[in-house]
Amino acid sequence: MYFCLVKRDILKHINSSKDLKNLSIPELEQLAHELRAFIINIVATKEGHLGASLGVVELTIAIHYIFNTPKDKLIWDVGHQAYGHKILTGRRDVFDTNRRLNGISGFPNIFESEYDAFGTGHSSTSISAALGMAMAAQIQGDKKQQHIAVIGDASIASGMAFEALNHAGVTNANLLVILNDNAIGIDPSIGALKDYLTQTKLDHKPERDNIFEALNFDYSGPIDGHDLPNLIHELERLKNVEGPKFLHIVTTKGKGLKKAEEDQITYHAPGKFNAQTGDRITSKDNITPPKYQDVFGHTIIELAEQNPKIVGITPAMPTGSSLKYMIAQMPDRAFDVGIAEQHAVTLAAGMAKQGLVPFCNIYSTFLQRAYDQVIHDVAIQKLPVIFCLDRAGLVGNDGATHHGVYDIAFLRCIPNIILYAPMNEVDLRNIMYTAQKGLNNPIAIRYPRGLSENVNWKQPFKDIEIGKGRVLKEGDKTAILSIGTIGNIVNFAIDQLPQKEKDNVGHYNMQFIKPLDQKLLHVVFSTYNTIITYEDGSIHGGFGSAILEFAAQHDYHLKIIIKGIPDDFIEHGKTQELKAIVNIDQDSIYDTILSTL
Ligand SMILES: Cc1ncc(C[n+]2csc(CCOP(=O)(O)OP(=O)(O)O)c2C)c(N)n1
Ligand SMILES: CC(=O)[C@@H](O)[C@H](O)COP(=O)(O)O
Ligand SMILES: [Mg+2]
Repeated sequence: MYFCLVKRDILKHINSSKDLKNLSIPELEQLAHELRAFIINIVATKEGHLGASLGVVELTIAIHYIFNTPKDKLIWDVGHQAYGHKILTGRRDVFDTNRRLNGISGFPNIFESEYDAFGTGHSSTSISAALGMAMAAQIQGDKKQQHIAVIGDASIASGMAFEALNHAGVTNANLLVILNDNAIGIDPSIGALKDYLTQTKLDHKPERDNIFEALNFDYSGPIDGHDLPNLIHELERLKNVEGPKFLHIVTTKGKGLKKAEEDQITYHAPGKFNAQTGDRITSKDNITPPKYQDVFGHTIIELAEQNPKIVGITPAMPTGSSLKYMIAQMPDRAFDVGIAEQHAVTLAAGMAKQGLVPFCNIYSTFLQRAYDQVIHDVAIQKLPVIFCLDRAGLVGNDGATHHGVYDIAFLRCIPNIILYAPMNEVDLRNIMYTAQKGLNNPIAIRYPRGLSENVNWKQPFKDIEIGKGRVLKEGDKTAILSIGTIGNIVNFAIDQLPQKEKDNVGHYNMQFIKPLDQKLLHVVFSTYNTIITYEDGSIHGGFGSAILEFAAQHDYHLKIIIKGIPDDFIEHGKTQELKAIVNIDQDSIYDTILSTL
């Protein structure tokens, strides 16, 4: 339980970082109590990321107290820990709109506040961005401006962060990197760097050379990141040190809420909970279909028990992808490689080259970071890596940085790749089964966040014929070509149509974006007047574009309506709300179909 020793309402008087400057140390400590309580109370009912923000309450206060934000530039890596920063910098009164439609973003956003120096959401970008700003300040003749990157222990282990440290160390840029070391990402941090950091914390003075000093940083720490006076003292000192500096602080993720400290994985983003006890409020629904991630997580084990060549890979998302079950059951064949999407893809390529059957599970949005590896290491060599792209489509409250709406467009143009979208959990299982039996190509299987369609998901495996679409319903006027789970919404919309109109509508689940079922498409294009394509990905370059290309190639002149995500970044909100905004919800689909009849 969190005990708030409220003596005075300090937080309600803080509207910008300037309001902190005249507070005494005891008042700042009191503010830390209030800020923690505020975050807990709001996230308990409105949901969002919790543990990370609770862990940096003291750091947030200390930075805004010592530095001259927003003139000095503060960048939060990932940005899921920036709730305290938002609350102290003018967004306290709207914080209850966090991650909601038309509300503030759950991540720093330069369009939201001048205090958000750089937008984040994907990890490990902060050091590069802060270094870029520091170098810009030098070129522009500003010697005073400070640049601070706050990065977690999991995020600093990523390639991009190392690239930035490597560069920063040979500059004299005015850069402060603060490593917030809580020994956990979403799941426990992994890797040799984690071992090094642990050793550093145990020894205080490691026998080995200090890695960050070796990279030319002025290193200090490790210090207790919850000791506010000491933090303030150290930041004050570092403010006057020139060149690249590195401060290593040690914190506890979830600090101040007992349950969140004890179960840091769950309380990374716990959903609704009781603000006093920390107990999660879970719905008591009877039986629901499984989440797609769990269908993946259980099916890979089932398949791996039969096929010893199968291995599983996740870049830092064992819980989110549900690969955690295989990691627990088959630790020699399932690997969390840390926040390292590029490495994950090429690791899978290496394994495939030597005859293993790697399932490389990456959220659609995070695969963006490994695009070259998909082309250069996998596709050109035609290596049969099985990509399982979770969180494809609109993901909801994480918003623009996290929607998985580009994978169809960016994968479809790569030669050799097979691109498949299951309409339900049975399809997902069957395509996993088909793929592990041995395809001569890489395959990407894209499926959404959240629940699947049917309770009875564990059907016997069946082969799926590669490149074959499915006729769900025949008609004669308007044909709907859908891809993936949006086909289920199309089915509901068709069911609502008056019988006469319903008879005119055909519906085809194309299954494969690549290769397209050309035979089926010729039948469709010869039968109907109008075609509507539905996908939960970008219209530009997506599945509908593939259908347009087919029509142009074969000189068909039908009316073709393309529905999907428009050429705009879609913000945060409930997935259902966002679908309605882009006209791919059931009502919009109904209206569109009716308008063509
Ligand atoms: C490129 C990328 N991969 C994966 C993620 C998902 N993700 C969000 S937070 C997080 C863990 C971050 O851990 P750490 O940097 O230690 O920060 P902490 O949560 O401990 O504050 C991960 C893996 C991401 N945001 N970006
Ligand atoms: C901040 C971040 O990138 C993750 O915490 C992400 O929000 C996880 O998304 P899911 O909730 O879909 O696993
Ligand atoms: Mg961490």
